[in-house]
Amino acid sequence: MKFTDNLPLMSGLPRADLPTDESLILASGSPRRSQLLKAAGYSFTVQPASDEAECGMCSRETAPELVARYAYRKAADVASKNDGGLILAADTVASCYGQILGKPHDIEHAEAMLRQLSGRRHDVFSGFCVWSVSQNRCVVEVVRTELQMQTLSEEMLAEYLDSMLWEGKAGAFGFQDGNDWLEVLDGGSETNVVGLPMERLAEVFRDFDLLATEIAIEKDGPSFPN
Ligand SMILES: Cc1cn([C@H]2C[C@H](O)[C@@H](COP(=O)(O)OP(=O)(O)OP(=O)(O)O)O2)c(=O)[nH]c1=O
Repeated sequence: MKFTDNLPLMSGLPRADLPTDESLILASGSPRRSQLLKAAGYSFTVQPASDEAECGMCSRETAPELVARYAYRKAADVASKNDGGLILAADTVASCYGQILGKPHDIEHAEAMLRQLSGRRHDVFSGFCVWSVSQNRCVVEVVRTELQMQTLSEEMLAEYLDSMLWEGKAGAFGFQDGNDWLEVLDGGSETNVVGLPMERLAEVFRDFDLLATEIAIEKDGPSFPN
């Protein structure tokens, strides 16, 4: 099998008008998130959050809690550096039997994750945060997509690890990298697996006024909404 990092479904992605007259800033260095936004027709600039925004894992935290918190922290980091702007940040992890799988540190870590996911149902959670700097209000949401990975043969596993396409991808796999090794179950969002749930994002842009909550700024910066 040939593996290539090609995003599927690049046409017909939903797009909504932005909820404020601020320019859209993507607070993410993920090439997939940029590709998805571009494909949907959004104009935006890219300002990745600093690495410190993605730290401080809490052992009791669930996958949805973690991605919500990281998305918020990434948005807060970029918001603190801009006088205006509609900031969009996100975070994606895989989760299998309660274990959270983030980006692999090295090839051994990637192999261990792929062996864990092989032949199993699992979830991918993407949290995203839309933050209006001028209104000092934001929305944080999490979307779950359930997946089934086929049982990977030793050849497939070796070939994928060799391709290095697992680098920088949660769970050490790219939904977009293979033809049929992953199946999205129950009509879940494919763009959510790749890092940004485009369908829900358009709804949040549309309903921002109803959904957004005030950002509480404390001494040490914005506190995470419960
Ligand atoms: C599960 C899965 C994840 N991914 C990617 C999306 C994200 O880029 C990455 C998860 O890491 P994230 O920490 O969510 O994002 P990032 O480090 O790439 O970028 P930033 O923190 O600046 O926003 O995994 C895929 O490309 N395909 C997949 O199938």
